[in-house]
Amino acid sequence: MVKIIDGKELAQTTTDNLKFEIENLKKKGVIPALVVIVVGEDQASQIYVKNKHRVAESIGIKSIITKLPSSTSESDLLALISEYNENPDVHGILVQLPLPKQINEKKITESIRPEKDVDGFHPVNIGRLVMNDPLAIPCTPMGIMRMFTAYDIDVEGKNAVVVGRSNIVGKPMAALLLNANATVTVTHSHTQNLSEITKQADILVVAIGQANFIKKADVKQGAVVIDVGMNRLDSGKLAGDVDKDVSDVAGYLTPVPKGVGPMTIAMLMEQTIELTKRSVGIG
Ligand SMILES: Nc1nc(=O)c2c([nH]1)NC[C@@H]1CN(c3ccc(C(=O)N[C@@H](CCC(=O)O)C(=O)O)cc3)C=[N+]21
Repeated sequence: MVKIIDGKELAQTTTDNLKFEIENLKKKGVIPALVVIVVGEDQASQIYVKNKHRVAESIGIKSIITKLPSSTSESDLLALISEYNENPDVHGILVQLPLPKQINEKKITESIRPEKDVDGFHPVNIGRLVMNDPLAIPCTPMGIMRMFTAYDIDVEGKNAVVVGRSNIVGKPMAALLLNANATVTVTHSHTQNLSEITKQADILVVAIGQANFIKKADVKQGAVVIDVGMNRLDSGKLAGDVDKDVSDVAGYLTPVPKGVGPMTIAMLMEQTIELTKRSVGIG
């Protein structure tokens, strides 16, 4: 029988445990603060931002949401980020992606100080991760690694296959798995015989944004299958990148919703605390 990895529960325990650290920081006069900048009215972004705000406030992180109109210019956004970069009371800065097309995402990502880059998207942070000397790590792959630990899933020496090569999930996921001594294969839209490769995976991480793309015929018996997909169907329901029939063969499976999503938020909180501690010279 497949074991379902309960991301929601694990996220809850993770954030609960942060409360003590936050109390300790507050005793020292430090209030961890996270700034989230949202440009425009993207529906999915609004939901995510609301969830994140609720979790932050519930554990005592100061959450500052700055909403800007979709017509905001790149230079105005850069000026705002620069202000938060300089503000010592702000420990983490996240600019919600995607951005409107008049704004260059690369330029924005590179403008956030690496020490405040809670998303771990800055080239310095990606570079440090690849060199196995991380500062801030992208939250989704970090949350997935945390799931492995929590469920006693050993990564060392395993065949890990990552489907998808985005800068925010696939590539950092591959780096983390490699740092944990897995044998890593990254596949993508140009990969030939994809199913032959995924069937070799002891650990399969799927992050492509296509509903129900991976089927049970693509999965080895007993494999750990991590579904990063969040596809909104016409029905309004949320579907992952992994078909439900995979539960017939997988050893472990993450659900959508209540799988990877809540862990992303939990890691965002944890990283905010880590960056806060670092900024005041603790830990
Ligand atoms: N700079 C930046 N950093 C991000 O981390 C980032 C971003 N931009 N842009 C958008 C995506 C999306 N994202 C989600 C994280 C958690 C849930 C989540 O908690 N989902 C719940 C609820 C889903 C639902 O019911 O809608 C779940 O999966 O159970 C959703 C979406 C972070 N993103």
